[in-house]
Amino acid sequence: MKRVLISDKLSEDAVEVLKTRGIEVTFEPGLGKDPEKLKAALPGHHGIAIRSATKMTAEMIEAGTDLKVIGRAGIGVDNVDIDAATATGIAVMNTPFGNATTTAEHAIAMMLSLARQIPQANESTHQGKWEKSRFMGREITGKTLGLIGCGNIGSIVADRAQGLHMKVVAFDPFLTEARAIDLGVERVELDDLLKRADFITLHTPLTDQTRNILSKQALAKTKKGVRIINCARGGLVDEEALYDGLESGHIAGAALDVFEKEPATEHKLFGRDDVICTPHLGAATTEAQENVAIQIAEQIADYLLTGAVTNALNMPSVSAEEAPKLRPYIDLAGRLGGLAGQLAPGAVTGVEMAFAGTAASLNPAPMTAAALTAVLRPAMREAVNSVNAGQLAKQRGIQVSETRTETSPNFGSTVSVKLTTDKGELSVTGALFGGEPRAVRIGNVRLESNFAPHMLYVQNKDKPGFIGNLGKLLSSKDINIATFNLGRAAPGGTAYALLAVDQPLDDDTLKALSDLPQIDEARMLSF
Ligand SMILES: NC(=O)C1=CN([C@@H]2O[C@H](COP(=O)(O)OP(=O)(O)OC[C@H]3O[C@@H](n4cnc5c(N)ncnc54)[C@H](O)[C@@H]3O)[C@@H](O)[C@H]2O)C=CC1
Ligand SMILES: O=C(O)C(=O)COP(=O)(O)O
Repeated sequence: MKRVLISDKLSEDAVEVLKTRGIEVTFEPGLGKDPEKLKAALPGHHGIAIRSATKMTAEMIEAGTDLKVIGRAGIGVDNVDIDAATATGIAVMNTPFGNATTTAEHAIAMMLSLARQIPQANESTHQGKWEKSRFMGREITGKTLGLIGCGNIGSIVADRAQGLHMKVVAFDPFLTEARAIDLGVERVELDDLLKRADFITLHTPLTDQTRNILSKQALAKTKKGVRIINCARGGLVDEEALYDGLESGHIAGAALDVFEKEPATEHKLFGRDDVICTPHLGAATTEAQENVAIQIAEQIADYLLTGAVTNALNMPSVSAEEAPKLRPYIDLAGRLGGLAGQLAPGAVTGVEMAFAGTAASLNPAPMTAAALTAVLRPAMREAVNSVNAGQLAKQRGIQVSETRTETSPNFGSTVSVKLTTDKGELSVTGALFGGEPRAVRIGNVRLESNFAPHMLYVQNKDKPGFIGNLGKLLSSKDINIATFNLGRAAPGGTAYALLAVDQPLDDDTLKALSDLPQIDEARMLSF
């Protein structure tokens, strides 16, 4: 039975979804805040569902000895060491849309609160003061909003801001002119935005490129009286420089939902009249929390139970509809990769995948990943799997390519794996027979072989006496043959035999086989 740990405060809808799918759930919402307890709880769990409190560091990932998937019920994954997860073969998923509207609404609410000092006025009024003249605000109609980051959330903010009759300018290196026109925003460079914006709102992930994007120098270029809203990530704004800008009066106010260090219980900016703070509440609405909890639970369950992959940051997507169709082909590609990898004449420098017929109509990425995993396995053992195979191949300078042909001349569909090595090439082809994987070609030799845990591979000369001699030797060693498959390039030419045997042959038996007159090579393969 699969087990999933929920270590942050997720809606209980997630528990419901997982249990309905037959998954055992450990629901410990406070665990993410206690790394030692979390580390101890991880083993035995195949999935973990988190928000931002749980930090899936490399150390935590190593502790998750049974982990297959990390599911982030939300957007930002800066609390997950994706490289470490990938290297360990763990899929990392998020829910890129579930809380986007809610977070955009929070940014708009923060902007209006900032413009009209609503939190401060609320507090004063509750205290029985009637400070009508203290809270003079600013109108936002006609003002310029500068968006740094115009993805899912930024574009919703742009839409809402235009509804409030603001002019929106956006800086986002990945925003195309066509998309900007579609959104009704003006695409600008960062310096231009800094110069023109009355309000600046941040909506980028925290990366090496975006860290301190509002640095001391950037803040110095802003318009006097600018107001800054950060509902994305602490670390995007230099907090010291922001403090200085507020102190000098150059910056009129800031609304912060996120902080460089969270939870932020003490801060230089706290207690200031010109700063509004919320404790990372961007995604905190009932609607968004239900969305992200249900979505991540379904994604985790799909992945663990069917192999379907949705919204993964480190592996290709496979839809739930496609997963059952792909599964036998992934298996076939893996077997062929294993066959090719074990027969490779030298160090692999290239892997060419060819899909024909039905296989060509499917998503090739998971099949290629399965083949690569098997090709690399003899060298890397369990360190390689379909999550990290592509990355490991790249690191080793192995060129990977895919070709697709709609029709398959001899079978309904075939998958081929061709290896280029420093000592020559080798290609193997396979097909599904009644849903079962079969090798149908090794090099230019046609055969029809199943795959079994212990397979004897023999390269021989197509001469009479070979089968008799082979059978005699194996029976003398009490080795039972389960299946026997033969193929040859031409009468009298090179031939291959693939035999499923009930136990592996020892080195002496393999040597005795290799010494038989018709046999060029004999070795064990495993699948
Ligand atoms: N406060 C909260 O509770 C929440 C915060 N967030 C944060 O909001 C961020 C944005 O979320 P989405 O809009 O959904 O992500 P997204 O990926 O749809 O959009 C991010 C945008 O930033 C742009 N970008 C990347 N590097 C940039 C750079 N150097 N300069 C300018 N733009 C750059 C990208 O091109 C992209 O369009 C998340 O990464 C997360 O950190 C998300 C949800 C809730
Ligand atoms: O989705 C995101 O990126 C968020 O920042 C939301 O964080 P949270 O789930 O509220 O801890």
